[in-house]
Amino acid sequence: MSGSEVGRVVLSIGSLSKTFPAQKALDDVDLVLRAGEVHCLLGQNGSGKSTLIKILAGYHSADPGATAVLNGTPMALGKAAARERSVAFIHQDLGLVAELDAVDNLALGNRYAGRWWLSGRRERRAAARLLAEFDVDIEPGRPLAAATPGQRTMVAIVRAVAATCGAPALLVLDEPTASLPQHQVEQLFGLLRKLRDRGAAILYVTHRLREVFQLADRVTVLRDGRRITTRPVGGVGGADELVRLIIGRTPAEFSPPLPSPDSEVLLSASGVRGEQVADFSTDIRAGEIVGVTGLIGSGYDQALGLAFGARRRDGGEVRLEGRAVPDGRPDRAIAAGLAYAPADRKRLSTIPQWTARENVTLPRLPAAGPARWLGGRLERREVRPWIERLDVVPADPDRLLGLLSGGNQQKLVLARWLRVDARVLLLDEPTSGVDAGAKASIYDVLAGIAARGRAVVLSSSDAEELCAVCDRVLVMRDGAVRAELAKGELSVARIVSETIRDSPDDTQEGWHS
Ligand SMILES: Nc1ncnc2c1ncn2[C@@H]1O[C@H](COP(=O)(O)OP(=O)(O)OP(=O)(O)O)[C@@H](O)[C@H]1O
Repeated sequence: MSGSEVGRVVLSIGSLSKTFPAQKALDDVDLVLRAGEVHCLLGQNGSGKSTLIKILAGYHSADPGATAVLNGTPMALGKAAARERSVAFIHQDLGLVAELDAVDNLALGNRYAGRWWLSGRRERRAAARLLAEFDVDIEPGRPLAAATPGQRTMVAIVRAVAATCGAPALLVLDEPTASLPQHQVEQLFGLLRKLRDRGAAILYVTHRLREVFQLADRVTVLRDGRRITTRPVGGVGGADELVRLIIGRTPAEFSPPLPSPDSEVLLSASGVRGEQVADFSTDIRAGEIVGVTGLIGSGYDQALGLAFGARRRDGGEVRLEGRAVPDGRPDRAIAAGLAYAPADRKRLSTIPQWTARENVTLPRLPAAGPARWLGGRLERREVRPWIERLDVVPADPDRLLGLLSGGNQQKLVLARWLRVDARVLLLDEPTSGVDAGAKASIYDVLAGIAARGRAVVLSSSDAEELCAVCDRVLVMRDGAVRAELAKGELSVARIVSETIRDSPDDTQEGWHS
């Protein structure tokens, strides 16, 4: 890109507001995106980021009065950008087909977009050229099911770029790294930098503040639907200042838990196997917070579900305080004092048509009797402190869960399991999609649980999180625990290197559903 183009205004939005029936999600927001910049859009859960993107994508309409100019031409917000061939969106659901290879996935949606997609052979050549051009190291003819999550994200980006005939003016990404391990994040950043250097404006939504300093040129912070600031990353003092800008106050200090004493074993897993797990064996002691990590395909994201009995075990034994936890009987596991929150909380365990309070208090429903409305006042009293503690927006226990932002739904379903007083709490990716302020509160709650002599085991792909919160971390490779890092040995670099060590081939990782 020629120097003169850098900084050219690609998209300028003015006076953007969005009012939902009971909620103003965006309030008079201005935003200017320039050629050759990665622009991070930051804000707490519910601050309006997705709404802004959905308006750009044409999914929602804006309130009257908003203006938008794309590449010098005025456009109607809410419809036109979606059809603009120069704008590309990467949503969290990448919209790829696992059974098809990279070439066919690239062709999906592009087949009729440009003449060069018309013949099969030329399609293949064009696809291979595109993948090579963006350094996406993937075998074009293999089903994407065999690719890593990072490779799949990159295929989705290349596909979106192809739809703009290879030169997007604007690329919009909604939390693309939410489920990527660290080294694949680096590869993705390489691709994004390449697009930026070619002159694309990149609007990037993330809750991972480290990424802001690694990747962004400028940041815009939304709070309660209003734009709080837009500034160059160099003008932000550091992560602490960014958190202050995002949550509007200094976050409560999170003090890491004390190293666990040599206490009694609460949970003991030996030889647990099933799905991609060949041998999950560990002892978890009272007062501990233990992390489990690895690459997708290593089994780290299935181990806790198997231990709990939510996934079918092929063998092995789990004991809670000496008593066997039977396979496939979540009811017995819960009764014994084990609780488990799966990663895909929204899909697996929420009822969107029920209120926030009903979703949080769900595990106690049978005791409350069949008429769930009877418990309303009690439920509100119980749920309110959690709403405050985890900064759920809007702070209304009677709001239907399905109308809350994704992150706020996550917080509430997590609250459900934090509030049941389990002896051992098993959590898959507890803070995925959760904003920085609430993350600190969740860590605090976990530390409190451990301090009461309970234990927490969490699986996470976020090495920073593991360092911040865990007493020790188990690293899984090829279906078994291959390394155990004690508190003093925990660092992002160490976790990443243990995670990828001896990994036979990146492409062996399975499809992440
Ligand atoms: N369809 C809807 N109806 C009513 N309210 C909505 C709707 N969609 C979003 N909201 C509300 O608008 C506000 C902004 O939500 P939005 O999804 O934009 O937040 P976000 O910043 O993307 O949050 P997250 O980080 O959790 O994804 C929230 O308070 C949410 O409850």
